[in-house]
Amino acid sequence: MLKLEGVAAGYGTSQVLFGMDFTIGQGEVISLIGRNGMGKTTTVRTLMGMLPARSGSISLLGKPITNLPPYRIARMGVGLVPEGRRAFASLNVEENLVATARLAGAKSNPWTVDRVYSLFPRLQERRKQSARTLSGGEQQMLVVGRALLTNPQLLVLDEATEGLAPLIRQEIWQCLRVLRDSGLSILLIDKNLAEMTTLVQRHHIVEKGRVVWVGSPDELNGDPALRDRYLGI
Ligand SMILES: Nc1ncnc2c1ncn2[C@@H]1O[C@H](COP(=O)(O)OP(=O)(O)OP(=O)(O)O)[C@@H](O)[C@H]1O
Repeated sequence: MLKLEGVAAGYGTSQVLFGMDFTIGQGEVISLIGRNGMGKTTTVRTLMGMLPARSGSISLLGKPITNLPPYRIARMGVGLVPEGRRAFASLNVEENLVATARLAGAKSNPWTVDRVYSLFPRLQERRKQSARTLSGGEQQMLVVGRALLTNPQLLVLDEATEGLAPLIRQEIWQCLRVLRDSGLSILLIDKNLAEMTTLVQRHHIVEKGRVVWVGSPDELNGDPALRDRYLGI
């Protein structure tokens, strides 16, 4: 589904990624975890075409996407829920959803606004409300719904639950489980390891711009020294 090989990238003279390598199989949910500033968001920006890869290669469903413009990568099937909630504040809920909706060719059971409402009933209740009046959790549901309406093959969530109350986080996790069970591939960047345990197949620890450890949530849970060394917990 997605493959990064030896990807290097950075900002100006500062290099941040030093050979990022990982793959996501069809229908898999994987994570990038690690301390702040290790290059997780930079990896997302590079794979989305928002930051140039200086070397290495990225492919999606077997096709090279390295350094394609972001709109083409999005159209090829990558839906992004970026860091920081970015709903269109001046639009209401339904307008936000309709703004990015795109019918997915021959895909069976494509995402529609109604299907998003059945995943997030609160959004339906608030459909005429302007996005700026929503709670943080509702805004995040809106941004996830918007990404789904691009009918992605791969959903990328960068700190989607950051700053949300535990109960709302649980709701988002539950929705991600539903999406996983529907066969969607998901790349998660998050800090809530305990909550990711039943969602993620493989964790990837990122340290100084590369993946230094890959393993299952159980392996990570059973290795306090590893968590202490790379995650500081
Ligand atoms: N726009 C930018 N210009 C210059 N340097 C940047 C920029 N964005 C990020 N960096 C630097 O790149 C490094 C990696 O940042 P990145 O955001 O990828 O880390 P991260 O692992 O996602 O951590 P966090 O959880 O803090 O977002 C950091 O040292 C950061 O200061």
